[in-house]
Amino acid sequence: MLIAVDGPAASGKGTIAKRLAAHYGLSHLDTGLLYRGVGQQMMGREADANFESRAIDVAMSLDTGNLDEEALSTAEVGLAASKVAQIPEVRKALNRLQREFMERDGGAILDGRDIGTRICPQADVKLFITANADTRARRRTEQLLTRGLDVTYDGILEQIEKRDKDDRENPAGAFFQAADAHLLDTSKLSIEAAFQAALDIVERVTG
Ligand SMILES: Nc1ncnc2c1ncn2[C@@H]1O[C@H](COP(=O)(O)OP(=O)(O)OP(=O)(O)O)[C@@H](O)[C@H]1O
Ligand SMILES: Nc1ccn([C@@H]2O[C@H](COP(=O)(O)O)[C@@H](O)[C@H]2O)c(=O)n1
Repeated sequence: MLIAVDGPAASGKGTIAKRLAAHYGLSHLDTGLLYRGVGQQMMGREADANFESRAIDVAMSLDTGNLDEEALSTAEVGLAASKVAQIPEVRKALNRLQREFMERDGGAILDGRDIGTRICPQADVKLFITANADTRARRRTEQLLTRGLDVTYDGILEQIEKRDKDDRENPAGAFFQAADAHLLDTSKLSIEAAFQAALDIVERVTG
């Protein structure tokens, strides 16, 4: 079974994708981590004349077995990821990695921005997870504070809104909900309720 999970920053798509993967025994790829991996290596190089070609080289040689989820989870790395995500050749290199992952075990769950539309249009089930910006900023702030990072709600909200805008206007291809994706707004749902709602959709579609 192939499941595509898309949605904006901190909407809860990764949490749902991980839970669904555990439930169905499927492998899971957080595709945002790939962009974060490239973005992190390009931080501080924004003024370089060869920024794009260097980012492409980083994407083409990215070691996916060595991505440190915790180190990559900061808001600054998120912004750096959105920047490199605008380079078509970076997307091409990372798309190849995502397709290889998807085809490896014959079934998988991928979460990101363009899974249901471009990476895995043939998915058996497509979910589009959303939540309002205030809820997303509150959740992300709490998540990062728990990890001991020095963040504020206002700073995180600003970064989430900037990332939403950059992603919406991405010149390498705007992100949108696939026409056949099932929309799930988690703003008023607990993690457990959101997972159950996602599971119900998957069961209904595949059952
Ligand atoms: N329904 C929910 N209720 C409360 N907290 C939630 C809910 N869903 C997710 N969270 C929490 O919100 C934070 C962000 O969730 P998650 O990492 O799943 O989002 P995401 O969409 O994958 O984010 P990103 O793509 O930016 O990495 C986490 O701390 C997670 O535990
Ligand atoms: N399929 C994807 C996934 C992510 N991006 C870009 O990476 C940024 C970080 O993603 P998170 O899911 O970890 O928040 C995101 O803002 C996108 O710019 C992408 O382009 N395609």
